[in-house]
Amino acid sequence: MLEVKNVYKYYKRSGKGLRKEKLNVLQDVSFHIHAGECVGLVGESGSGKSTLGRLILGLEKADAGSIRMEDKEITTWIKENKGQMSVVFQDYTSSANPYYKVSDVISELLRAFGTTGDIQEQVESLLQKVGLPLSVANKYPHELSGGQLQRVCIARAISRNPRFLVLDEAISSLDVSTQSQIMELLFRLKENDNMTILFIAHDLQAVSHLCDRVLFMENGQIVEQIATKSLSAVQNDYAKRLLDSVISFHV
Ligand SMILES: Nc1ncnc2c1ncn2[C@@H]1O[C@H](COP(=O)(O)OP(=O)(O)OP(=O)(O)O)[C@@H](O)[C@H]1O
Repeated sequence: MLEVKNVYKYYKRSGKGLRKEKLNVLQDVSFHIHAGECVGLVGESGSGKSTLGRLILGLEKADAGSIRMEDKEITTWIKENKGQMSVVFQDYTSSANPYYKVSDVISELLRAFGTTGDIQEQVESLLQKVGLPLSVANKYPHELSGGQLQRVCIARAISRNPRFLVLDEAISSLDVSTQSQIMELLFRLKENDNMTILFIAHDLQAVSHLCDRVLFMENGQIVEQIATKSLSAVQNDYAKRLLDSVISFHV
């Protein structure tokens, strides 16, 4: 479904004096994601995960290489498949308009894309799907807990039944028990709705719970790709270190 091939991305940042330095954020990144697959992208902070996510979402352009979805250049695919790709970011507080009621937040995309049918009914069914009581529909974002608000953001992201969902650190700001509830929700979406998911996270344990395959990113490069069930057989030293840190933490 998604094919990322030899992608490079750099930014310019202030160097010594007035000179700008080139910061190579992504270097020769290649991988694919099959339809219905859930792929985790893990790596230390600053390794380039979110940058790659933004390129896939068409929010920024790669400096070299290609990103194609169903054999079309990604921005063309996004234009031709409006609402079929969706994203949930880490920062749920700034993702929801504070002046909107929850029902308006959830129905934002439905209204923007001129969805027909009873919007109220669709909001209720989305609330049910993400495990929230119907009573939250009339509340404002600040009246909800972090976990509830992230569910609202997920409900909005899935409102148009996207085929491809990017979750960028979507559970990182939540406490452990809320994280596991959201993980269960994502697991259900993956199993029942057959969504194709790119799950960007620090948390290798969450990734191994949800994803079929894991990509390890170090300094802008994919250093290892492996099926989750074979995680213990990773070869790359960086991937081993990330894996060891999880195992030793939980021993
Ligand atoms: N718009 C930008 N301009 C300049 N540098 C940037 C920009 N966006 C990201 N960077 C730099 O690119 C590098 C990779 O950042 P990115 O956010 O993609 O990493 P990450 O792996 O997602 O990190 P984290 O897990 O902390 O979110 C970092 O050094 C960051 O400072």
